[in-house]
Amino acid sequence: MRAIFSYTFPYKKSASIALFLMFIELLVELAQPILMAKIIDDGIIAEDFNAVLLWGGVLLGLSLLAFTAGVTNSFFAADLSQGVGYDLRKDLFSKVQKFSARHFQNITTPSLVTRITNDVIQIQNLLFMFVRIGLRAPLFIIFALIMAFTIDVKLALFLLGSVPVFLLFLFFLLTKGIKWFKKVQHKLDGLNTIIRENIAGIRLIKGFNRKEHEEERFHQANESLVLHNKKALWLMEVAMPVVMFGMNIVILVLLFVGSQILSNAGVEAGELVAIINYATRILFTFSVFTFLIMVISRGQASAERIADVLHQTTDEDTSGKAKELDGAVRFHNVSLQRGGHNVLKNLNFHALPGTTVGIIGETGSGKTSLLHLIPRLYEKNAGQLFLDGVEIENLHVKNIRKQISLVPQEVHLFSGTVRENISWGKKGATREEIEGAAKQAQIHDFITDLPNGYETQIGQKGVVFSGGQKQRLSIARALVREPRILILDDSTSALDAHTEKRLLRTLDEQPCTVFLVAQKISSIQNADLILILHQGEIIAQGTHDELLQQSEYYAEIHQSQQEGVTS
Ligand SMILES: Nc1ncnc2c1ncn2[C@@H]1O[C@H](COP(=O)(O)OP(=O)(O)OP(=O)(O)O)[C@@H](O)[C@H]1O
Repeated sequence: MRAIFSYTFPYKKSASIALFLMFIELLVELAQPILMAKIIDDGIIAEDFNAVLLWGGVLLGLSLLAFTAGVTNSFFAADLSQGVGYDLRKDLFSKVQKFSARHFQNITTPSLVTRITNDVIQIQNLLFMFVRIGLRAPLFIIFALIMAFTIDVKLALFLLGSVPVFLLFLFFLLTKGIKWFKKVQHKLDGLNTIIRENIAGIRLIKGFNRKEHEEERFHQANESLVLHNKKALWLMEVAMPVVMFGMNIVILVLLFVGSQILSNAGVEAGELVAIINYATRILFTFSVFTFLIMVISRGQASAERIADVLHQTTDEDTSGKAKELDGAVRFHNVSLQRGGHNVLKNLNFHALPGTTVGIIGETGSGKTSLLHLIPRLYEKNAGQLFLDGVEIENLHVKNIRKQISLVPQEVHLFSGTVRENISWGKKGATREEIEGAAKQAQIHDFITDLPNGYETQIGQKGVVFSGGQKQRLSIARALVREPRILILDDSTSALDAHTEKRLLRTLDEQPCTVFLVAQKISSIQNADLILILHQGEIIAQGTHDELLQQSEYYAEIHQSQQEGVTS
């Protein structure tokens, strides 16, 4: 909660005004029983109509003042809570942008979405309620007790005695509430995961006729969320009648004791009414507390989940040397572990600037993992990785990523136009640069044939691209940056042989080091260096001709693929 509290600092003006206004409301609330006592004792009992008018007028005026203060307080409370919400979302979003694979293993994507949206809303509610009534409730109890003591010590002592019992009960509610609402937020994550998976895989679900299965999965997650929510709310709902019951007992005792004192001529009737009034209000404040406890428990649970994201250390935080790369990449005994498994073991190779490195290997052999080490999307566990002879840890992450273009295995296009999608690779790219990159990626002709050319909208509201078209568009996006290192993770798999050949020829002319993962040997046979990966190890490396001579494994794949072509 402390981390979240610091977010209120920029809004301290709004918070102070809101608290000041809340204080006015509190003072009026405290004065009301005294004024009522005046009306009864000095007005009604003394039969002085002018006193009734005077104190009644004061009561009305103060009530109007409290009303105005309340309305204005809401305005500033909203400014504070909305402002903090905006800043939290901004910082959470920016933090997530710096996340690497290990972070997404700790906190899942749907959970991150819930934290940036729903959890922030819980904090906003908490802050709003805090400056509206949160502080007013405990202050009212303290001041009302003081006022009660000024009226009659004996009766006030009865009232004071009941306070710790209520406080203990509220503390119990708070600890239970935090626990339960954390579970509720966790269940919300689970539901979001299923919704996300279903929307993304809707075609697969239809194709496999798994609609009922998915509906059942959703139903179970939905039911579990409702159940946990009900449990948490039930705890709060039970609290209210318990507090009301306790409150009525205390009032009964006060009335009984008060009537005894009154009959013994200890206090005036107005004073007894005033003290009962304070008691009723104090105890009513306790029932408000049960509602506040719900908001606080939820807010505390959400604050912990938000702080968990904000406190993650990211590699972007580390400093390092900025360097203009030539594109030399050297792996020296590099190993990588993922989920406790050795995914890459003792990799050694050297790629010279401007050369092409082809990578081949069966599925799961570690090709993607190797590629992700170069822009530091994964962090190696052992060995050394050099870019232009400098250990990667000594280079500035952001700076080197600017010079590396990665086309991932799963192509991702953003909503927007074709032009926007290509220029996404380079801020402020000119028309010539965008079209030049599209030509190199062999997609320019296809784009110009579209009704709106480069201004064509992509996605649900526009043209839906085929797998091969998407791959070429994302290669254009990578090329527009004029990278020093270009990484293509199986990015030509959906292209026809003719287009792939033309694309590979263009890539060969690029003045950068190219890493090219492929399934077909024909896609990489012209590479300057070919790496064969098998179960996380480089089992052979060299040029196509060298490997044909030296690696039985390579020769076998070559042979089988040749047969596939000729048969
Ligand atoms: N987050 C992870 N946690 C644990 N193991 C992982 C994780 N990601 C990948 N792996 C494992 O690492 C190994 C290498 O995966 P990688 O994606 O690098 O292989 P690949 O050669 O690119 O496979 P493909 O050709 O199918 O894309 C696999 O055995 C995979 O199960």
